[in-house]
Amino acid sequence: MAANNLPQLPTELISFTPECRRGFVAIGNFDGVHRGHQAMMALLAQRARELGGRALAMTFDPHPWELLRPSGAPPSLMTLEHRVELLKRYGADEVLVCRTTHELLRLSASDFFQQIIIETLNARGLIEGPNFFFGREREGNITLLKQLCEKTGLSLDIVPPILVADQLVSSSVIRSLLSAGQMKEAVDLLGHPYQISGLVGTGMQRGRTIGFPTANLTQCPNLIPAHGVYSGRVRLDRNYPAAIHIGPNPTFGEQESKIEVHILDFTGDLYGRMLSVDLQARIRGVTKFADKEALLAQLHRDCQEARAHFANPSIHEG
Ligand SMILES: Cc1cc2nc3c(=O)[nH]c(=O)nc-3n(C[C@H](O)[C@H](O)[C@H](O)COP(=O)(O)O)c2cc1C
Ligand SMILES: Nc1ncnc2c1ncn2[C@@H]1O[C@H](COP(=O)(O)OP(=O)(O)O)[C@@H](O)[C@H]1O
Repeated sequence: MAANNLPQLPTELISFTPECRRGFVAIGNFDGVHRGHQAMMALLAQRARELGGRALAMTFDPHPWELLRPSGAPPSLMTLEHRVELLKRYGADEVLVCRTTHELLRLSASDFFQQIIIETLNARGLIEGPNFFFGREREGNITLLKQLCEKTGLSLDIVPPILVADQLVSSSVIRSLLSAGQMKEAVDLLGHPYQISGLVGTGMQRGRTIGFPTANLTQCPNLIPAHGVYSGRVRLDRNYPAAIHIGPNPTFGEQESKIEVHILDFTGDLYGRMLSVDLQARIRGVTKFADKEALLAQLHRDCQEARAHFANPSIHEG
């Protein structure tokens, strides 16, 4: 990605090139790239195709919350790399990443519109969700955006709210579901598996001795779902089914919480590698088993279930 420091801009705008001008733009944090965001990307791509110009998703990094309330910011649902990958998968030609600075957050709504949307992007039209806010202290709303677009001749599409089983799809609802271990419900709202990633570190080296080696994920930057055992998949040379344990190992008297990934049908050294795991559904809670044999019998059942979920395509995309 090439950095473009435009002299008049209170931010760095990554991957912006002159070809991005006169395009259609959707602006947002897009945390999770959930079904609501996906509907925005689909309409963005459609407008760009119909009327010409590029389909641009503009997003912010870090999340403005991290600057505005560093200690109270909720954990994010994905890494920036994954967010960019998914925004492109669902329709954006280009993702412009705005480096969030205090200077950017201090811009009034009309200055944000003028400096970024008009002068820098020279946008033809905008695509937004129904609760879009912009400018300092979120002072600009959809009503103001409509007025500004009418005055400057930009088209504006507001994508209607997306509901799944009567539930409004939003990043905060998805965070709550994940924190409660309601993985299947979260995946239904996301429209894709929930991905966690981290560096593979060393554990007690016990897994291999019981026939279930587990890659232990460390330094996971995003929201960790509730303790429990989950089914998922891991992409290495191909996709593998996986059974994931999040929580302590009470059977062995250990209280420290870990993220352990047992990859089915795989052998190999993963220490020191970055590993991404797509979580699909929750199988059960963490249990203190009477002995190793009882744990092993359950691990075999967990793996059977993980295999069945892996083979069921409807569970991958919610
Ligand atoms: C699918 C799966 C489910 C697990 N469930 C439990 C559990 O319910 N209770 C428990 O004490 N440990 C559970 N474990 C963790 C094992 O105890 C742990 O993987 C083993 O002790 C190896 O630890 P190590 O990676 O530090 O060597 C589970 C592990 C896996 C892979
Ligand atoms: N199928 C597999 N799933 C997960 N890790 C595996 C697998 N096969 C080999 N490994 C390797 O074994 C390591 C895990 O073995 P384990 O005995 O549980 O050690 P540790 O306690 O250090 O995690 C992983 O980090 C990885 O390098």
